[in-house]
Amino acid sequence: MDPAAAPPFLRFESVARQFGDTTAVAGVSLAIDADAFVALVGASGSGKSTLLKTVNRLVEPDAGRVLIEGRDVAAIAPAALRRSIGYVFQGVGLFSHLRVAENIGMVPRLEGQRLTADRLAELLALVELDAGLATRYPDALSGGQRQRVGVARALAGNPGLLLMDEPFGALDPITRAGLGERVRALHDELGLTTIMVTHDMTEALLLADRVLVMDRGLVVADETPAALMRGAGGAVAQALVAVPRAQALRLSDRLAEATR
Ligand SMILES: Nc1ncnc2c1ncn2[C@@H]1O[C@H](COP(=O)(O)OP(=O)(O)OP(=O)(O)O)[C@@H](O)[C@H]1O
Repeated sequence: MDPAAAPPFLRFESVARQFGDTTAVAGVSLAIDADAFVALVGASGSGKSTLLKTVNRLVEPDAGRVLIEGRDVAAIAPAALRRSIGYVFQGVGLFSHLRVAENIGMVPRLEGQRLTADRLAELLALVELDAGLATRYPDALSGGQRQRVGVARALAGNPGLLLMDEPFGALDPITRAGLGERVRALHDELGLTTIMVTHDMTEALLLADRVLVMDRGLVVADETPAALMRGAGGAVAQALVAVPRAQALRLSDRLAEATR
């Protein structure tokens, strides 16, 4: 490697984590460039969430390290690290006793800053939420609206890195597709680096630039969506691609029939 080259935006170096007898992550090394949108897919229990959480230190590795712009996250205080990284997860974790505006303002408040009305309006607009919802409590929102508030909250601190753990898992398909596209557009508009854990290979193929497939704690495929569609990545990856591929072919046949 050219010693003068800048380090990759994010680097995992032989990251491993055990829980009792379970090996959740078995030694993962990879580099992620700034501006990449990476999907992390794989069967339940393959280690996706554990690997993601080593980035913001919700999980500490037993071995290896995670570097952001060359800096070991273990050397950054967890609270400061988490304020600098957007994190969205299934179920959102909004505070039910706080209004939408206060929930979104949590991160700036931890920094000793107030969320201005202009910034609140901007964040709500980014996630395409009506400004009138700002004074509502989370219980008075739909699941999709709550998830949008979660995204707005994750973006409130102006993070460069956005971590998403099954962010759309509990949503109906139409809301899910719409929010996925919005997040991809936000990623591009704001110049984010995004890592999204998802069970859904279709979502990964449609939204990401790069798809990492995990199996039993290891990354077993690292491919672009186009390469996966062409058959790359090995057996585990192709087993995950088989379902959306077959559906796409059937749908295109149906479309051809319908328009014949
Ligand atoms: N805090 C924990 N304590 C004990 N075991 C854990 C803990 N967190 C994860 N594990 C175990 O580690 C393995 C990997 O879990 P992880 O949540 O990373 O997988 P995943 O691929 O994200 O799964 P899912 O898609 O179901 O969320 C699983 O066997 C899980 O039970």
